[in-house]
Amino acid sequence: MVEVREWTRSDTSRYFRAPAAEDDKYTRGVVALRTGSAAYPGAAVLGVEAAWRTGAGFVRYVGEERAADAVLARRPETVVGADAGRSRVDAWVIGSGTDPALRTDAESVALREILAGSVPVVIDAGALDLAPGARAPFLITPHAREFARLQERLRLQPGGERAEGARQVAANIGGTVLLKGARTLVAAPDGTTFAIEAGTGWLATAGTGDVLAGVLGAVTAANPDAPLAEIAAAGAWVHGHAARIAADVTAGSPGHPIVALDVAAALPPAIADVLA
Ligand SMILES: NC(=O)C1=CN([C@@H]2O[C@H](COP(=O)(O)OP(=O)(O)OC[C@H]3O[C@@H](n4cnc5c(N)ncnc54)[C@H](O)[C@@H]3O)[C@@H](O)[C@H]2O)[C@@H](O)CC1
Ligand SMILES: Nc1ncnc2c1ncn2[C@@H]1O[C@H](COP(=O)(O)OP(=O)(O)O)[C@@H](O)[C@H]1O
Repeated sequence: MVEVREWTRSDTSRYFRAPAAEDDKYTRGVVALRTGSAAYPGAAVLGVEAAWRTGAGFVRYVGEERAADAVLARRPETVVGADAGRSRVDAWVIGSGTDPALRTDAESVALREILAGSVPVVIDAGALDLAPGARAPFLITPHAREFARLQERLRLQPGGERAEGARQVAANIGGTVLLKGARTLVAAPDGTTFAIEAGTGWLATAGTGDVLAGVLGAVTAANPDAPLAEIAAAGAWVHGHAARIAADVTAGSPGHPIVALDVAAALPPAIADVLA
């Protein structure tokens, strides 16, 4: 039986701080996202919005024109352009809103270049197949079906206990695994395993995973020296807390439906709560 530690609000508070007088937009963390596609431009918007709302000082976006236009329409603060990789970047987010079957060779080359670098990478959805072999420090964020596909690719036995499966994959690929669900599990390659309870089923709605990827990019960029498993757990905790706030979940009420952008909008009060 795998030892799993429950991640708490006070654990989370170690990864958030209010900016001080000596901070500037760069010291607060620069997140670059290479996400979204013509098929899923919305995922790009959701990740960018979440990175800003988690407190990034600077957010860059690289992607197809349709997605880039949608990002700018929602967040003109974002710096858009293909040269993001040649500017300062503290964390990358790749793959959300993309389909590996539709990926061009040029896109695969660009993603592999990011994964061969030294900047930490959050690998989501359509880029998960590129995680094995990455040299950059990385964190993968599969849901149950994506996780089963990855186990098959790695010739590991799918099914079985989730925590054991997450640890096996983390050890096999040499990166941190965040396995999404009502109870999200985070496993580091050394076997350290955390659990984070979402606390509300209203979070199970399209696009909330894209929001999570943006949150994780911002927390990674702001905490350059922290272990990725702890960053992942802190990000997942704040994401779940934002969902509880957005859905008005209280001890006496199960709350109400929310959409992914509601979760992003509730990130600032969730972080204020963590800082209090
Ligand atoms: N607004 C947007 O642009 C959105 C874009 N999205 C993107 O859409 C692409 C495809 O993502 P999908 O997750 O739909 O595709 P997948 O092909 O990975 O999974 C969908 C299928 O898997 C099954 N499944 C089994 N367990 C599941 C689980 N725990 N969670 C989800 N599905 C499960 C579903 O029944 C469904 O048939 C990704 O690139 C994703 O980032 C989605 O995030 C939705 C919102
Ligand atoms: N039953 C549930 N209760 C609470 N949270 C859930 C539940 N199912 C999924 N989630 C959370 O919702 C999010 C869904 O992410 P994902 O499956 O990637 O969706 P999408 O691809 O549409 O963005 C994850 O953060 C996951 O942990």
